[in-house]
Amino acid sequence: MPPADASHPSAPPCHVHKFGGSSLADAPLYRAAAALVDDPSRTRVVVVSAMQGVTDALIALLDTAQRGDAWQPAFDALRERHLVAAEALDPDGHFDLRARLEEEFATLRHQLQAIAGGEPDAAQLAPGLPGFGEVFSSFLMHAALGGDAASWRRLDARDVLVVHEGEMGMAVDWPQSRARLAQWRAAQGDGNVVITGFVARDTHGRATTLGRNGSDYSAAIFANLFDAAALTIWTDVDGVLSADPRLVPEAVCLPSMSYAEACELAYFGAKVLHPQTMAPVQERGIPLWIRNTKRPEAPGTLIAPDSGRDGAPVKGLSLVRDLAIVELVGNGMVGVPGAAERLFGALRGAGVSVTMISQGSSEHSICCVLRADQAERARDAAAAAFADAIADGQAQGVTLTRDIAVLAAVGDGMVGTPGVAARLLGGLAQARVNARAIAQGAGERNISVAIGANDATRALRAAHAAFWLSPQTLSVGVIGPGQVGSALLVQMSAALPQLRERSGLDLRLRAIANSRAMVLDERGVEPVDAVARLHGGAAQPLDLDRFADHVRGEHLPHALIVDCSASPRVAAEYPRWLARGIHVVTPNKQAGSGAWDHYAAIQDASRRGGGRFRYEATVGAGLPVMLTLRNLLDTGDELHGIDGMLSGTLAWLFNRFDGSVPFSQLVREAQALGYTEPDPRDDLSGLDVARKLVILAREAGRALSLEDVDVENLVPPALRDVDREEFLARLSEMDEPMLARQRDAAREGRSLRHLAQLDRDGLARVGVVALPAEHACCHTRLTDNLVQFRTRRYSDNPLVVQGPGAGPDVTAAGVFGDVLAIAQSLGAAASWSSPAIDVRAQVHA
Ligand SMILES: NC(=O)C1=CN([C@@H]2O[C@H](COP(=O)(O)OP(=O)(O)OC[C@H]3O[C@@H](n4cnc5c(N)ncnc54)[C@H](OP(=O)(O)O)[C@@H]3O)[C@@H](O)[C@H]2O)C=CC1
Ligand SMILES: N[C@@H](CC=O)C(=O)O
Repeated sequence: MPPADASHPSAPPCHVHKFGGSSLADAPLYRAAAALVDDPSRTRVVVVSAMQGVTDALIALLDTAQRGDAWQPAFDALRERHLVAAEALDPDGHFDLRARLEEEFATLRHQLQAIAGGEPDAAQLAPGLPGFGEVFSSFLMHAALGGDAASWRRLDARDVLVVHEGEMGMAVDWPQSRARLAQWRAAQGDGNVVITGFVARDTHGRATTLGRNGSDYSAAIFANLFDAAALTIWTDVDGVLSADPRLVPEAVCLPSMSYAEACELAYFGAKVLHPQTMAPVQERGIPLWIRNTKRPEAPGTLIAPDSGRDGAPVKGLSLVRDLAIVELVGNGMVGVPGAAERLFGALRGAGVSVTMISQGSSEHSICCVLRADQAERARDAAAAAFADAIADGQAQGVTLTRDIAVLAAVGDGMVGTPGVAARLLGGLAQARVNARAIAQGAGERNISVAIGANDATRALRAAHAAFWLSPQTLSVGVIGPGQVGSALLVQMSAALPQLRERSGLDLRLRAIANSRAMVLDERGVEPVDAVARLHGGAAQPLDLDRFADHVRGEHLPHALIVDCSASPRVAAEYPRWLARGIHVVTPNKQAGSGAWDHYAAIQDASRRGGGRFRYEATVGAGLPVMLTLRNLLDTGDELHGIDGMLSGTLAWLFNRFDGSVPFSQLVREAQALGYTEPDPRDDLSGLDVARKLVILAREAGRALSLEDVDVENLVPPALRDVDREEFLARLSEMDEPMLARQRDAAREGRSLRHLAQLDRDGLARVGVVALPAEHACCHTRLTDNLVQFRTRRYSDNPLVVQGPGAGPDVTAAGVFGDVLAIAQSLGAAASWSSPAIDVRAQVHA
């Protein structure tokens, strides 16, 4: 490119704005666009595309005319559409807009007639014909901006811009174009200008266009020719996104990127500017903004010489699909000069373009990734080129692997930053995506990974999560927003913002379910709204498979289900979830104390699938009972026995029960306070405590099952098999026997307490005991659990864990603690992370 033209040294630097067709669909949008450039402090140049859909309509018109079919109806519709816009923009005819458009439409009509009639030289009109839309559009925009009276002039780019066909598309004849523009400016004087995008004139003086998306290219060319201070391309998205938002809901708008990054991403299929468009602004270092006409308040993306090191190594991710791998394998190629030349010469000869190349230092094979529709041609050309070597056994042959995609990570910050490839490939590994071939040039700005086409979306999402999300981002589903579940949601709502800010823990509640319904929300459910949403229109019938699929997702690094039900049906799903890598946290005792096979399946699935299973709250609610036991055992201690009070409900009942109020009334109170199990008979029968004892025993490595526990059942036989409602209605039938028991104990100066015991030989029993007043269990309060661990180290004096052992808040805190323990174990954030770590999905306007 030649140096800048100095014909207007004194002209103030101007700002070039370009509006695409989606920003110019009708008259109101022209007005809105005009308002966006209303900055009298600067000289402005506005480059316009055609109204939305007009270029396609013109191409169709041209086709129709070339075929000799009736083109007039479509022509009339196009004319009418523009005249309607003209009427709205120039109702009083101040700008003579209608007449000017009619003049242009008359020219278009003549050209179509000539083409349809097969007139001599008519073929020369075809290349320029699709550019009429920009010509019409420039008149409309000129009027919207206030026309000549507001010192706006209109420039038809065909009068100044000269281009010719180059190897990479239309190339600008810079000296001619610069000279013509200088002439035009000398005649018109400096000021604001509206310019037709897309159109130009070829070196023979014929109207032509710059090819698809040529308006962006026009804008960049005029930014260069005007030596602009800035170029803004106004479009219908917020800017350049980190990945395709249709595939990655978490995609974020990038605040800035370098020209090189934008070019790399464009090459790999991201919807940013074509590399050809970048060249004219890059050559002069003109900052280029991508902004959204529909959300002008959004800052947009700045593409500039240096994107500014914001600490993020990767700026964007891109996918190229419909590819194949052709691989040449040959032991005899090792160290032989010219093998690569022969292969790529053959591909060139076959007209095949190579997307990615990978060769290991062993030189044993050369792997090329290329377009699927060229794959067979490429394979045959390579096989032919190496036919002799294959026949001699020096080369083993050429293989073709179809259904390939390439994922590319791009960023200037990758240069010299260790660990980028590790994070990319680690993300893919976590999503179980196999990398077929990998390429990174010494420029270090791009790492490309060839993967199976079926894995493409999963790979893109996993890679995006690896770079843009905290490694401690969890997709969370909560089942059972009852007493405990609701308390958990309240606690999450209060704690999540802080956790996110201070520790990078990003827990996203994305699914909620009760026994009948579920809500699955890609964007997340506000914890405080969760219960209400289960009763709203978005709720759907419960389906645990779909629930798990949704929570697992693919675009968030980790998934976790919190089961706050007491349901065996839900607990039965744990092995499948854990095997899929979904972590499970629960206060539900069904799994920990259920059939041994199920318990073993859970441990096995967790080991194989990587999902972690935590159930601290099943024993002692929020107390660190399991944690204490695990610590004792992990540090080499040996468990001799466990005893104490393991039921908050029964502790509370016997703390309160002195015969002054009926036992049944206290049970109802305990239920209302959220201490009891959903069916209080689970507490009164001793089953709940037996479950806890089994859970503890198993944690200590003993294969105890519920049948092995000697359990005293306080529920009268007549109430054991009735349904829950009837049991609650007949609860007072417990009063008399319980009062008699209380009086017997009191007569001996004793108090009733519910105790659990697991001894050294594995004997386990659960039941009510009358204890002397000095016994430690008689000095507890409210729902206190008291758990005594007798171990080799704590043999004379047991280690005691004591405190409230029931209630929604303390239980939810225990559950939440487990969730955080898992989140914290998922790895701290790397020293660098992408700037969008706190930004939720940004939406396409
Ligand atoms: N309360 C406490 O102090 C402690 C409780 N726990 C345990 O916490 C769990 C919850 O107790 P709590 O909150 O009191 O119980 P609740 O009865 O108040 O809540 C249970 C929740 O689970 C849901 N649910 C039941 N069955 C299913 C199913 N098949 N599928 C999906 N959801 C289901 C219920 O939905 P719906 O409303 O539709 O029935 C409800 O939302 C229990 O396992 C309990 O043992 C553990 C330690 C202490
Ligand atoms: N109902 C249970 C709740 C905790 O597991 C109890 O009372 O202990």
